[in-house]
Amino acid sequence: MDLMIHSSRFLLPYFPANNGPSQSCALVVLNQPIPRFTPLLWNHARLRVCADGGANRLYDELPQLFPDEQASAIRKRYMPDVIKGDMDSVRAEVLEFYTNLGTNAIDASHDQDTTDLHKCVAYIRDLPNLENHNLYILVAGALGGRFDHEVGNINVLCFFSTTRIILLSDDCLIQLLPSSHHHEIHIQSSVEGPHCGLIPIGVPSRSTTTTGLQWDLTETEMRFGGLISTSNIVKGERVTVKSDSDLLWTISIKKALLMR
Ligand SMILES: Nc1ncnc2c1ncn2[C@@H]1O[C@H](COP(=O)(O)OP(=O)(O)OP(=O)(O)O)[C@@H](O)[C@H]1O
Ligand SMILES: Cc1ncc(C[n+]2csc(CCO)c2C)c(N)n1
Repeated sequence: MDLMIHSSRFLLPYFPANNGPSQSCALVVLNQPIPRFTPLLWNHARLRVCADGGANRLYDELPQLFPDEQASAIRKRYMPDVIKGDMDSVRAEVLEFYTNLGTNAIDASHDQDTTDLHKCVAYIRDLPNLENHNLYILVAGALGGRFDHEVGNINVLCFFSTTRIILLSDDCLIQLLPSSHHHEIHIQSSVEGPHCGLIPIGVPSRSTTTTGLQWDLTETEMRFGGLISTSNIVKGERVTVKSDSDLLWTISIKKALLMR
């Protein structure tokens, strides 16, 4: 079985060069309080997309992260490439501001069966120019807030299970570890951990085996209503996971993380 390697290097202020294949990063900003490190993610991303009301957050909250600079200058510097969604939350003045700067606004209000995040991920995945093979999508503001939205955001991980998508809040990140691969997670201990969790999603796991955790699993069964691995702790720089079913990996983000 193939190995998939994961690393939260996008949380590091200086993205160290590696010798692996080049990766392309897209950022989606949701309609939730903007995580304090959003400027860092922004700089890593080659494409920046706001999901509907996410554009209001960018417009209203990003200037607050730069109190010494003029709000209008910050808004121009952090102009999204695309605003996509059903457009019932983005304010008219915000939409006008960004479209005047050159942002592409895509109204997908005809589809009331998928969320704005789903629409944005589908758009990014179908773009011809991003190196889709090595694409990863960072989602800012995906956790905290309304529980139906949070679950909808997690469902997007499951729907697009072959695309690397990382849900982020100020406090933690979540990503899917598909059962089609074995996983090696390189822990960036300056910015993440030690608290972590491994959670079966969709169906129980009959057998999960890990290394690198304080409470490792050894061909262990996990199911809701039985054992799931929450409040676990990463012990070193490397965690490995093998499972017969898809799992969510979550790890805490350190408060001391620099914002840009
Ligand atoms: N409270 C929240 N918690 C988590 N994610 C959220 C929350 N609010 C919005 N989002 C995310 O941001 C996206 C855009 O939000 P927006 O408010 O524009 O959506 P919406 O479709 O108008 O939501 P709704 O009509 O259900 O309130 C959503 O698709 C969702 O992914
Ligand atoms: C069974 C079912 N439940 C809820 C919705 C509502 N819904 C889900 S996604 C979405 C768009 C939000 O921007 C809306 C309105 C539906 N269509 N089908």
